[in-house]
Amino acid sequence: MIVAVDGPAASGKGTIARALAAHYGLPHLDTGLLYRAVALTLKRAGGDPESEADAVAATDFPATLLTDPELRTEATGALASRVSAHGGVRAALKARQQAFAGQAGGAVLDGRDIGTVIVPDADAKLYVTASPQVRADRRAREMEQHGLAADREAMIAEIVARDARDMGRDNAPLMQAADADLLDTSDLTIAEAVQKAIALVDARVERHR
Ligand SMILES: Nc1ncnc2c1ncn2[C@@H]1O[C@H](COP(=O)(O)OP(=O)(O)OP(=O)(O)O)[C@@H](O)[C@H]1O
Ligand SMILES: Nc1ccn([C@@H]2O[C@H](COP(=O)(O)O)[C@@H](O)[C@H]2O)c(=O)n1
Repeated sequence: MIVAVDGPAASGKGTIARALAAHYGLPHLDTGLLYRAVALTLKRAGGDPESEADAVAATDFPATLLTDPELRTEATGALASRVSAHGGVRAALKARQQAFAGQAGGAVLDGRDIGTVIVPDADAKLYVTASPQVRADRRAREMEQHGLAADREAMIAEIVARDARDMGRDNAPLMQAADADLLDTSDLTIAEAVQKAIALVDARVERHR
């Protein structure tokens, strides 16, 4: 079974995707990490994020980079959102994601274009969202837990700007696939969101039987 989980930043899609993978015994790929790795490689090489050639050159990163803690910073996420707008970058990362999705038994992938571009024939698709205020709050709490100061107003502005870039780009913009189930987690605890996600996937698979 292939499950596609898409949605905006800090909506909870990674948390849900990991829980679905554990529940169904499937491998999980956080595809945002790939775009973050491109961003970090480009930054360390002194490249220009607006240059498609520089960004495409940065797609040739070593697998070991995927565990670098700098991938998880807000700055890397924001830079990832700029390099991911280049069609050449998306094309370079596509085969890797599709190979992961195509492994025997299936997989759970989360990102921005999993249900629309990477695996349009996925067995189940979720579009996970939450209000910008809730997402900024979650991000701020996450930072505080890591001992970092968090400015909630700045966080909301960053989330709104990231949404606009990810939803407004020409190449594979973030959008809900026509056949994806919407899951708004604004008023849900993690346990409630996971429970709903499992129910939606089960119902979708049951309908396909
Ligand atoms: N329903 C929820 N209620 C409260 N906190 C949540 C909920 N879902 C996720 N979180 C928390 O919000 C933060 C962001 O969640 P998560 O990393 O899953 O989002 P994401 O959409 O994968 O983010 P990104 O794509 O930007 O990496 C985490 O600290 C997570 O524990
Ligand atoms: N399938 C994807 C996944 C991510 N992106 C871009 O990367 C940025 C960082 O992603 P996170 O999920 O780690 O926050 C994101 O803002 C997108 O621009 C993408 O384009 N496609």
